[in-house]
Amino acid sequence: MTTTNFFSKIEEHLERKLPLVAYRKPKETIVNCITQNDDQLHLVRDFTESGFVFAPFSSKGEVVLIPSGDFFHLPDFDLDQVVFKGESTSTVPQMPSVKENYLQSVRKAIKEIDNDRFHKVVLSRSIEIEIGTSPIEWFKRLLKTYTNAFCYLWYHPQVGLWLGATPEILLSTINDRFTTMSLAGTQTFKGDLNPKWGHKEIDEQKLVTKFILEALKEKVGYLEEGNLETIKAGNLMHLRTKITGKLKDNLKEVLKALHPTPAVGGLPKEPAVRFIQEQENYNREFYTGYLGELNLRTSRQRSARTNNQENQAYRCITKKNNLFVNLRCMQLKDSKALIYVGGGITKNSVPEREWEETVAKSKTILSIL
Ligand SMILES: C=C(O[C@H]1C=CC=C(C(=O)O)[C@@H]1O)C(=O)O
Repeated sequence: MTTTNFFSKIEEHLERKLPLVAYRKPKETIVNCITQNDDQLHLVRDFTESGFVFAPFSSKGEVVLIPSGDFFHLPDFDLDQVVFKGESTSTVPQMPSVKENYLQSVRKAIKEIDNDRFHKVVLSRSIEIEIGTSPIEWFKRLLKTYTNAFCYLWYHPQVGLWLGATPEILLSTINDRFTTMSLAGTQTFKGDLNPKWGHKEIDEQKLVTKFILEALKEKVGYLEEGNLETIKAGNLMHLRTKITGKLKDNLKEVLKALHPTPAVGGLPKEPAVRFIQEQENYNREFYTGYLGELNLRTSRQRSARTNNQENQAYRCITKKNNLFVNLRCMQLKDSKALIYVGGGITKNSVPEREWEETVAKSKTILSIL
């Protein structure tokens, strides 16, 4: 399929108001697309379904599925075709009350942490800008700018139109082997790929790692904690620990234990999520939810030598999940973009710095508009 045909097919589908998802996995060149030919809302019941899932932040919300039926892909998207200087032309309206409200919520969160209500909470906000609609152009720009991220464009007429470029894996599996990660702690990239980290960021990320290990230890076959690394995501740097292990055929249970991790909710989970609902003056919907490939099967022809040295072919079926946390994303509503940004608050947080962190995070999306 040519690039022109691939994107025309997506455009035509959007014009007909039919569900679709187009996405590219981190460090890959293949851009995938799954389409649905009616506007039915498919929901995930027990995570044995196959397709592309879109789950909200609230663990009580419905998880939407685009079933894996109509699948096509662009094998090698040529990024040079996207003519884009990487400079934003859109501006965010500056309203002092927005900043003051955020600072007040952060101060309140620190007070609750001092009172032992929870240890960490992730506070967020949404930024609304008037931009018109060119979702396919923005998707191409995400693909060009964030080659290490999971980039997507997702649409369902009953849910909305979302785009994003997330650096965070929630759960990735190949048969019974899984990888997840603890990603937290943020600073802007200033040219050094190995910058110094403060106590606040180190402690914040440690809390996430500890939570994941605790949440999974009784539910999986074995569990291994990787090294603490610094990673670059767009103009930002984060701390990351990879965690690997073996599933026991219990995907639903594992996802329930993980989501929302303290990288997007807080710790302990319940009081932190309650505080988020009390404090944030908007509904996160699918921001800080998760999305990606669910139970996709790939089959490969392999040759095997039998006892009498005869070459025989057999098929090798692999089952994969590739689920990502929905960060650095926006929702398009009419001619408006709603950009979502947040950050982890701990006892060592400095409110002004937390605000700056959300401003820096907003640039991931703002830079492509
Ligand atoms: C909640 C967000 O980021 C999370 C993921 C990485 C680092 C984070 C932090 O440093 O606070 C957040 O936990 C967001 O980008 O909106």
